[in-house]
Amino acid sequence: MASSTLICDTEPWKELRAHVEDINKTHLRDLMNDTSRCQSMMMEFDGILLDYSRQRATTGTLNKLFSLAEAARVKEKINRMFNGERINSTENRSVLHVALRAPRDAVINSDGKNVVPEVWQVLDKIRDFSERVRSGAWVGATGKALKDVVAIGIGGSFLGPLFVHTALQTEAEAIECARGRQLRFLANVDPIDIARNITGLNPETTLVVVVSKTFTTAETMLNARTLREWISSALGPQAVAKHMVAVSTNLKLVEQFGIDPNNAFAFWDWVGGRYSVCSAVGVLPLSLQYGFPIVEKFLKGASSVDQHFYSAPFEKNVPVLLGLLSVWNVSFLGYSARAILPYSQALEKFAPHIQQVSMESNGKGVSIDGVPLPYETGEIDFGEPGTNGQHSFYQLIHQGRVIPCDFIGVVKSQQPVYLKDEVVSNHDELMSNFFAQPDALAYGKTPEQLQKENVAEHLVSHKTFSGNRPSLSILLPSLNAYNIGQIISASCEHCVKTNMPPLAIPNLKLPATFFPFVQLLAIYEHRVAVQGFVWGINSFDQWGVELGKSLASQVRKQLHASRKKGESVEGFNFSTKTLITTYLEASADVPSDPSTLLPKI
Ligand SMILES: O=P(O)(O)OC[C@H]1O[C@](O)(CO)[C@@H](O)[C@@H]1O
Repeated sequence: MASSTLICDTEPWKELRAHVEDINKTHLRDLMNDTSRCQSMMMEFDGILLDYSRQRATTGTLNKLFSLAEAARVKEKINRMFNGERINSTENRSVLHVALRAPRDAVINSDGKNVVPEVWQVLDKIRDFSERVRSGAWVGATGKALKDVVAIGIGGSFLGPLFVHTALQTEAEAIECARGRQLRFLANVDPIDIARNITGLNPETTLVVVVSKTFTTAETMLNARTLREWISSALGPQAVAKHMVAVSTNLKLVEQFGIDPNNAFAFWDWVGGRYSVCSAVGVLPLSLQYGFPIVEKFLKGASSVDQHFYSAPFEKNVPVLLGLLSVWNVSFLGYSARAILPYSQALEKFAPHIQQVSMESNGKGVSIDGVPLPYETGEIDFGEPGTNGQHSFYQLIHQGRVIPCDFIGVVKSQQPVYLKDEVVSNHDELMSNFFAQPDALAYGKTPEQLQKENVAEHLVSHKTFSGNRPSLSILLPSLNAYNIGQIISASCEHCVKTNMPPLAIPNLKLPATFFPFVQLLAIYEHRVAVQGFVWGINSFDQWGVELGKSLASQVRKQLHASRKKGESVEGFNFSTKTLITTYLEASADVPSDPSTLLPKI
């Protein structure tokens, strides 16, 4: 175990600790009165507007955070990541998800070898395969075209692709491209999830994509064997070759499973599971559903953020700013949670995806050198689309615990609705909430205000809102393919009309169109990395998920022995033994050795 300096022992950390006292003397209400401060805390990137003026921070706080980033050598760590160094030291791997979305002619090395050509080889193979399936050139065992896809995978092999699919589902161009096709995701090993996923599907017209980096994940492999049975019992075992393909880094196990290696789509150990949506993990199922050209736009969107993250100065670097502010909230202000609140139903799967990206990456107890940390890392991420969350957990956020909130809004709805007798369009109604909530949290409501409103004395304390609750707002231009030039010039016109100096727009060469929700995804990926870089941890391993897996395997053996050989439950503590015994006794009427049983739905 090495003993390198922990970030909490550095001067910038100590200065920030002392600075908390200054911040505690100021209410957000007062900070918000300082227009030039607010203006300096708004920035634009690719038509995405970021407003972090409702953070409990001053420009002085930001400067101290930049010094902290310097002490943590964040820039050097970003460079090491982009240079393909093995920064995931506990697994001896480089961390190169940025190579998955790099342009064809880019050069990104891992172990002295440019990995971009390999990436594009797989992308070209996906383009070709998905076009053949979509055009009906590739047919199933009975000669029928495959119009439905079930993607089996869990964790990083599921959440990112599900997020992108959900975001695209109601987008005009994507709707057209997906007409007549279905994409479903089977993740949970719960047989109910299998039943729900195969309901209404015909094996003759279904393609199953098994997605697993390791090809050993228990849940995924049992689900894969179950759908293999579903196909072969309906169409014969030879049908598997036409109806099942795989995405994995472990091509040997793919072949052993019975999937033709020609129908396997590779990725590499330098892609972490939770960072794999831009590999074949996401690109294959999404290309089958929407066509490769749509997915290519999505890769370009992520790539634009990678360039920005790599090259923009920290003061104008969106993931860096967001990451540093999160460190400020967690490590100095003591806020242990973060709410992710998209005001768009299309982004409903964003919080679950970021939950894995953030909590699996930064929920660590030791430094990258194995030194136990005297400070907490990571935060508890959760979220729901507004306004659903408002009618659920916002009460706690307004008057209970302080939880920094990320409000994410969209300028143009994918599905505009306007009823002629209504005051505003449906999207404006939604966005009224998006604009109102951050101020409600920041300003609150004082007893004096309530008294002026003649609120009954006994209710004043109940109706008081302390305010001073931090949030940030991210406004995306749309969730559609859009023209960046138009968006940028529109915002500049606004600056002229309102007499505001134009916001800084990074000088990047950008493709004409792509999807801003993908940029959001890449921004959060890099934000999480910045937090981990500052805390001095390894954000790219996940040893914490292992213990539960090995204990589950002991239980699995016991269930088998008890059901098949009547063995009593041994080797567990009193509580677990009692629970397992009760479960076995109460389910004894379920046949212990039935012939294959598939859902009857
Ligand atoms: O793609 P695989 O190897 O099946 O793993 C699935 C998931 O399991 C984990 O290893 C742990 O839950 C995740 O990091 C990963 O995304």
